[in-house]
Formats: sequence, C-alpha cells, structure tokens
Amino acid sequence: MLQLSSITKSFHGTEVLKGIDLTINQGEIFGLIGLSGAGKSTALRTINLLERPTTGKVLLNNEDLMAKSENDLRKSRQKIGMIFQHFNLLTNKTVADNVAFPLKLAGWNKNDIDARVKECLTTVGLFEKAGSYPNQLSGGQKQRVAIARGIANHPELLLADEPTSALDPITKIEVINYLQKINKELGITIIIATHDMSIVKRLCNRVALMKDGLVHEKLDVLNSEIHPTTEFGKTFLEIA
Ligand SMILES: Nc1ncnc2c1ncn2[C@@H]1O[C@H](COP(=O)(O)OP(=O)(O)OP(=O)(O)O)[C@@H](O)[C@H]1O
Repeated sequence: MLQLSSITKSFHGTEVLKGIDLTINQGEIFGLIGLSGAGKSTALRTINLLERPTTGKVLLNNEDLMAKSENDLRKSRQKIGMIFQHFNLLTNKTVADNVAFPLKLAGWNKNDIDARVKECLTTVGLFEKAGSYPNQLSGGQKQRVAIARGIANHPELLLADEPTSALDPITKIEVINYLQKINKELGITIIIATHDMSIVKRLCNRVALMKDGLVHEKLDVLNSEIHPTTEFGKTFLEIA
C-alpha cells in the first residue's frame, strides 16, 4: 500500500536520510528501529509529508503524494493518522473535541462527528472521559485519546512516532494492546518508529533497522524473535 522510493532528506545542507527504499503491505505492523539519530522519526514523517523529502517518491496506493496539489494532498493525508510520543492533544479542548478535531477539518456534519467520536472513544475504552480535559488524564489515557483521534477519519494507515516512550511499562502494554486491536479489528496498517524493542517484538510483523540515514537491514519478526544477519544488526539487537 505504501512505497518509499529513494527518499533523501537534508536539513540545512546536511543529508539525514540518504536514500530510503521501503515497501509496506496492507494490514501489517511495520517497525522502524535503530540508534538515536539514525533517521527513524524523519523517515516516518516523510510518509505524510510532515517532512517533505528532498528527493524521492512517496507512493500511497500507487499515488505519488509529492506530485499532488495542496487540495489533493489534504485528501490523501486523511487516509493517514498519526500519534506522537508526547500525545500532542489540544489541552484547552475536551477529549471529545480532540477526537472531533480532524473530522471538523474534513468537513463532517455535527451528527456524524458525534457518532464517530463516540465510536472511537469506545474503541479505546474511554467514552466515559469524553467531557474531561487532557490534563485530567494519565499518560496512557492521553495516548489512547490520541489513538482515537488518529483513527477518527477512517485512515488506512497510522503512523506512530515513539508512541510508548513517555509511558511506564504497564501502561505501555495497555497502549500496545489497543494498537494491536485497531490493526486486527479495523485493518489499519501501522508503522512505528521506536527504540523500544519490547514493543517491536510484541507488535511488529517486519522491521527496518536504520543506520546513518539508510535502511541497514530489513527483518521479519517471527514469534517475537528477530534474527539479524549483519554485524551491526546482531550488536544492535544484543544491546537494545
Ligand atoms: N527539523 C530538523 N532540523 C535539523 N535537523 C534535524 C531535524 N529533524 C531531525 N534532524 C536531524 O536528523 C537526524 C535524524 O533525526 P531523527 O529524529 O529522524 O532520528 P531518530 O532515529 O528518530 O532519533 P531518536 O531515536 O533520537 O528520535 C538527527 O541528526 C537530527 O538531529
């Protein structure tokens, strides 16, 4: 469903992505792993053009996102939800209004928004918190609201940038379980950038190990095990 082709990204003349090629299949949970600074978050953010690649192509269902007009790109982006390490909720809006936000932007009518907000909050087990404000919630609850917001517009793809890094180990498992649920029950393809190998082993079907702005090795995750073939891959998996 998604193809990244020869993606490069430079910031102020420094190339931080040096030619990323990746194909992500419909329905999989794919991990971007690697050391700090390897380019995981930047690679993830090129997928919805939050970071526009310097060169290369991003194909979503064979459509070239970089070639689209602003209006068409806005529509394509509605197929891609995103969640972040620090949740990025609107603190002055209720939980329900946070989830409603992308639907308002997409021009939904009020009745449809209300029904969809209820559905999404129920999916993440938080309907009873609809009227609360983000600062009244725990970290895990905030991330679940962010997941509800991320799936509100029926995306095909959810991008997750370090989704559990700000959470304690127990809460982390709770969030992982909800990500698994939306993948299985709603068929949403998920791409996760993370350092956290425990979530990768629990959740992902495949991973790309990144090093210095390149995909160093692509690996299958089978029965929560990853068997790298390169020296760097073996060392990384030992220490991670
Ligand atoms: N907006 C930016 N401006 C300048 N440099 C940036 C910007 N965003 C990322 N970089 C640089 O790009 C490189 C890759 O960063 P990125 O955050 O993608 O790595 P990462 O693998 O996700 O690291 P971490 O695990 O620490 O989040 C780093 O050297 C970083 O400093």
